[in-house]
Amino acid sequence: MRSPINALFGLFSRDLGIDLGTANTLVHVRGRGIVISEPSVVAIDKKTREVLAVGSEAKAMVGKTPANIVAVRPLKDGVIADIDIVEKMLRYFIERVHNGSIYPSRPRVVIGIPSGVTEVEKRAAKDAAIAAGAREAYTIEEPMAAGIGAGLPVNEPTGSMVVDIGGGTTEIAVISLGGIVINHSIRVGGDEIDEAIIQFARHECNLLIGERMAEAAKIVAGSAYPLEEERRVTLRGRDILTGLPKAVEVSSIDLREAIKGPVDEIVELVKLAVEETPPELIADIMEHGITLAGGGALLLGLDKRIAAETQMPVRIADDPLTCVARGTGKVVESLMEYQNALRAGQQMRRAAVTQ
Ligand SMILES: Nc1ncnc2c1ncn2[C@@H]1O[C@H](COP(=O)(O)OP(=O)(O)OP(=O)(O)O)[C@@H](O)[C@H]1O
Repeated sequence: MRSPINALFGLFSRDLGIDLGTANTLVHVRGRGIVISEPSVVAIDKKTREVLAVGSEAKAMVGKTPANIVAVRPLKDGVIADIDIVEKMLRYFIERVHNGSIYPSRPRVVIGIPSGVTEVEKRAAKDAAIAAGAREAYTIEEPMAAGIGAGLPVNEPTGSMVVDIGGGTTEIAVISLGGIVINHSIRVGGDEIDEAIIQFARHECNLLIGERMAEAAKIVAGSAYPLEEERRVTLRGRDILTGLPKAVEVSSIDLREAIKGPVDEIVELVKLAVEETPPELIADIMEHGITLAGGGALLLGLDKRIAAETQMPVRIADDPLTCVARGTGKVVESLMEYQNALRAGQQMRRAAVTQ
């Protein structure tokens, strides 16, 4: 039973859903939608551990700060690397959402976290949210939140498959009756694809390019399957031999070959999850299709490639970059409805995390 005080808080509190991603943190506020989307970066003073900046401001400080200031990504490769900094980051975002509010609100918070995170880290994330001002805090695994955000019937006795391709990780889950039945996670995502383009430029074009150039080229002309009209993109950087600025035009065919390694790993993991899925659930997935979420879902032709290799229909979720955040927002609005999902489906899980 909720106490009258809690019920009163509930009337005024702006409950939050938070996607605590490796690359970006998004905050969804009840009734308002996504109000914060910032890089998961915190700039701290090395000596005092004081937080100097969070999000875009902290990211902009990378490489331009005095020696005593460091910019930290508190989540790395889908795990919490520094819980103390995560707490500080959460506190900053929660306070920012409530800044200027006329009500003394202590929100309920649902946090989407990578499924590779241990029980201890989950507990730590919840404690961090409470310490940061939350009244109640829950964690939910990212692929489950992505499924809810994509509008899949996660609570029904029907199989749904979600492939969430983020910056640092790819997570695959088969969901039924509010629980995760099959779960795989690898530390391969958009960042690895960017790195493959950097290596291609270095070895095939004698060109040094930065991460941002590689990501931009991936978005314009990276692909996982032959395109109806192949594209061209100019890579700009520094000539390895002369040290001078240089531009090289490459085709989407070149880039497809360049990123084959990480893309193949993602596709193989999807195939493995399909092979492990019980036949009755596979029949449902054949009917409704595999759903792709996360920024990596936007890689051109990835849907076609997965469809060709698994012989299953594949669809890209609407606005895949915000799927997890919107899912956490839905959960915090209906905690009772998603109680199975919040229990993270531990009991129902058959396959362990791959890495
Ligand atoms: N149009 C696009 N085509 C290909 N990749 C894209 C596109 N848009 C964004 N991305 C990639 O999506 C990735 C970020 O996705 P997302 O924000 O879902 O990750 P995250 O949730 O922060 O990471 P993780 O799930 O690993 O914690 C980046 O690698 C980015 O380059």
